[in-house]
Amino acid sequence: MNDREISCNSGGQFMDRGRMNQNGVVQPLLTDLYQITMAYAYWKSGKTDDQAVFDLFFRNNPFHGEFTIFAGLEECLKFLDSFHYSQSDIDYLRQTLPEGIENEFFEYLGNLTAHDVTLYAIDEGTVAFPRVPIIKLEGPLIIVQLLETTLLTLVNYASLMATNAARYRMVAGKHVKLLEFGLRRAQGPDGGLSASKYSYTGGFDGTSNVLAGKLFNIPVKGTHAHAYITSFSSVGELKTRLLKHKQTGVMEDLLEHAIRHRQLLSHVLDVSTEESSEGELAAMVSYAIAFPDGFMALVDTYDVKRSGLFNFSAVALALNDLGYHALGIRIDSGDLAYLSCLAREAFEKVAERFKVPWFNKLTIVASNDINEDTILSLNEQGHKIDCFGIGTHLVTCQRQPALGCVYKLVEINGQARIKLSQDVEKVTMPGNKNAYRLYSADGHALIDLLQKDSELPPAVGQKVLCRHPFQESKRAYVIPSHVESLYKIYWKAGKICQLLPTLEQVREKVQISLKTLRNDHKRTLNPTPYKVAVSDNLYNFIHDLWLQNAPIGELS
Ligand SMILES: Nc1ncnc2c1ncn2[C@@H]1O[C@H](COP(=O)(O)OP(=O)(O)OP(=O)(O)O)[C@@H](O)[C@H]1O
Ligand SMILES: O=P(O)(O)OC[C@H]1O[C@H](OP(=O)(O)OP(=O)(O)O)[C@H](O)[C@@H]1O
Ligand SMILES: O=C(O)c1cccnc1
Ligand SMILES: [Mg+2]
Repeated sequence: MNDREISCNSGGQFMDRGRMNQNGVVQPLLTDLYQITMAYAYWKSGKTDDQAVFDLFFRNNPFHGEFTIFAGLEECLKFLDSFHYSQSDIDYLRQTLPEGIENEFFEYLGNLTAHDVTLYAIDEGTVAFPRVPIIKLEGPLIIVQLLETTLLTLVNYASLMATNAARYRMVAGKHVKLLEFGLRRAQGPDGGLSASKYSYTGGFDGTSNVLAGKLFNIPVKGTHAHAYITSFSSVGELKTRLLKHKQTGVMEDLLEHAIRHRQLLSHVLDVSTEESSEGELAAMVSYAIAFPDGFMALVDTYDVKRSGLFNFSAVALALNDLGYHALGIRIDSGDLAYLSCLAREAFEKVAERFKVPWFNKLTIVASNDINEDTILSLNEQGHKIDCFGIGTHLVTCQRQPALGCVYKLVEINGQARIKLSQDVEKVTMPGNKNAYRLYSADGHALIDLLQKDSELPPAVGQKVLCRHPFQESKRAYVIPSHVESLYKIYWKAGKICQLLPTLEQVREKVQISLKTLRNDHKRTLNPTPYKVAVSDNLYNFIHDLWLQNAPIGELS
């Protein structure tokens, strides 16, 4: 089952608004008022049939990085598919827009769909770069303008989140598991759901967010909270101590086994039974009885060395007596490098002393305000963590809370449009363009090239002049070994034109696409910028248009 097959669910937030299911919050009124007031003014001024081209792109990569993962496309397509103002939307607009708006405009809005729009996009999950439009829309000016804010909100956070997650994955390495624990800290419920979805896209292995698991078919995982441990203060509180032996089926007293192991472990781990917490022991025994095949315990409630590891090992050995293998521990405070090494050492000692080799392989989960830098630092120090649980800094994108995707008109009725700015970075790339990625013989992406849509695509083995869009002296000849045309038509004549990948396939695409990037573009400190260029033809076109549009000042 994937998210497209899920129908209505809790709270009615995700509703079937059309042929495809989408978060019910995503609807035509989820926009800025100015889109609708502009639509009226366009309509009044007879621009209803003007044909526009808009580019959706960002100007800077997030997190001081040199790449961005494009995500959110499927949601944009669902939005186009279901775009329609309901009667209550129209009634609301009638009350809300300034007085004097002609009735025919509301009739026009009531019949408006996105069926005349064509949407081109880069594949979801692909690495993308500044100024190369990730989505390009063609169609009647009014409708394409009306889509701006909603498309931006669907792409900006999704891409930021997928990029953040991909960066965590890069620093953690491919063998460490990464779990998203951020729902409690996310920017509201919808932010939490998007965070879970797009952190999975970016390379996380699962989420603690149960609704995200249901909606997006993401693996849901988790341990338990400190409250579970602190809810017990003595073994006397245990209402049951019995657990069925996995093989024999005979009921045995798990607490008794654990207490016996505590005595034996005392020498091995150099901890006295008196100094360890009895309440913690009781909590772990009861948790093990509830989940004998999935026993994973939080060990830092009182003291990792003097209590948590000791009690965990006793309960895990007790479970072993009854034929079960515990899974591992979670550490949620203190020096995670030191404590994870200490835990691994303790497990190795127990494995040897009690002849339980699987103890060497127990999973060590670490959490507590982890970010990219913490993981890098832990890697430098050396640690034995198998899995990071990451919440706050992942979902809030601590290092950069927004991706600055923008949506700019680049052509109207076949005439290119340019937005000038004192800040060269902000000058838009005019006209309807195509984008190509040129690869070297070793399979690495060399440069992204924008051309006018009337130009022939670059050809393999043929020299192409690639120019910096604004700095005249910066140019290079590139002989590509492979040329990738970046845009596909995803939406045309009211239909989705591509077979949409599953979330799993988009997640795989992220890793495949990242592999095409040279390591120096991906390193965390001072990465090399990836080159984005324009053809000679487009360069001259931009600069001619710039001169035509820039007013000539007068000095007096
Ligand atoms: N070895 C390490 N190297 C670098 N950073 C670490 C290391 N171990 C833990 N950290 C980070 O240091 C910070 C410690 O934060 P803080 O001082 O609030 O936690 P704590 O005191 O261990 O926890 P608590 O207050 O819940 O007992 C966390 O962000 C954690 O991820
Ligand atoms: O630290 P994060 O990356 O956000 O990961 C999620 C955190 O949420 C939980 O506890 P919570 O923070 O609610 O309480 P605690 O810090 O006091 O354990 C968990 O124990 C983690 O610490
Ligand atoms: O399952 C966990 O361990 C978990 C879930 C959410 C937040 N912190 C931890
Ligand atoms: Mg915390």
